[in-house]
Amino acid sequence: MQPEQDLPGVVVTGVSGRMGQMLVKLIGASEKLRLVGAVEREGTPWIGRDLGEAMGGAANGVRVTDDPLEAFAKAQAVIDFTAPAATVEFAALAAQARAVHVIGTTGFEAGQLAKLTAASRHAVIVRAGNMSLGVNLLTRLTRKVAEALDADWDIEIVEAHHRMKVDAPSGTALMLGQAAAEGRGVALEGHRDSGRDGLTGARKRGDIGFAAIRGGDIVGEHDVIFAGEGERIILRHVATDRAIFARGALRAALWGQDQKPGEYDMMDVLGL
Ligand SMILES: NC(=O)c1ccc[n+]([C@@H]2O[C@H](COP(=O)([O-])OP(=O)(O)OC[C@H]3O[C@@H](n4cnc5c(N)ncnc54)[C@H](O)[C@@H]3O)[C@@H](O)[C@H]2O)c1
Ligand SMILES: O=C(O)C1=N[C@H](C(=O)O)CCC1
Repeated sequence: MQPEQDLPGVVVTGVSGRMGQMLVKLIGASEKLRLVGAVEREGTPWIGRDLGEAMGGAANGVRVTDDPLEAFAKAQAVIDFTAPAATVEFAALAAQARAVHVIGTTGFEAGQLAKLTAASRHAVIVRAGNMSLGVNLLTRLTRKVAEALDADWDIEIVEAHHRMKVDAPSGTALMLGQAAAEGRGVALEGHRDSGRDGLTGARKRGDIGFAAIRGGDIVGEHDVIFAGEGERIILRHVATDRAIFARGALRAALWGQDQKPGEYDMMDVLGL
């Protein structure tokens, strides 16, 4: 086992969030990574507090800061599940610090994605709308099934998440839609149909549909439906514990230590 001070140091951003707290717990139990910093939004109640105490346990010596530049300077990896604008800012700072930037944040616009690509010229970025092994396997399966079927089979992606989720379709649904489009040999942008409401007219052949359910504490559920004449194939993933996403992110932070600058995803990390 490596002495603790030699393990790659990780900074968690959005540390008081649902994913931030899950990441801190898993890093605390890890023998391969150590927590060296915790970042939150300016003005939030945890700033300046000991992180362990803020989480309701014993002090762990990591003070929560709203200064990402200072925190990233000590890090070999930044694990970031926050919000699109924050992640774009963190990407430039992580690249400056030459830290691997693991991005779980979803809901980016095209211009924001271009800025992440620019940052990846100088540092390793691993980004995925879903970091779990199960969803990444489902993505592969979706592509394979879409390859095998023609446009007589309508593809619909139905996702369900907790009431606090702010973006739709989910990052996972978009990953699955992208895989379905690739399997069919088309661009998702020309075939995406989300948010049906009112007198929509009949379904357009070849479209890939998206529907979003929001409620309660649902961790994340995704169905990819291939609806044909007289039969239906449904590929499904159900998440019951956010630890699946955090485990993937830790794996990506370690994997990224040996990579050249560039943009990667969980398929690269998992070798799928
Ligand atoms: N890729 C995946 O596997 C995966 C899994 C779960 C969630 N997510 C995504 O991760 C993101 C966060 O999800 P969550 O459920 O933890 O949300 P959350 O709202 O519980 O947590 C987000 C945290 O980020 C903080 N934050 C926002 N702006 C910040 C800034 N400028 N600086 C520092 N901190 C900032 C917020 O204060 C909050 O504490 C969402 O985009 C969600 O879709 C991705
Ligand atoms: O809770 C969330 O928010 C989740 N976001 C990701 C997405 O948008 O797909 C992954 C699942 C949980």
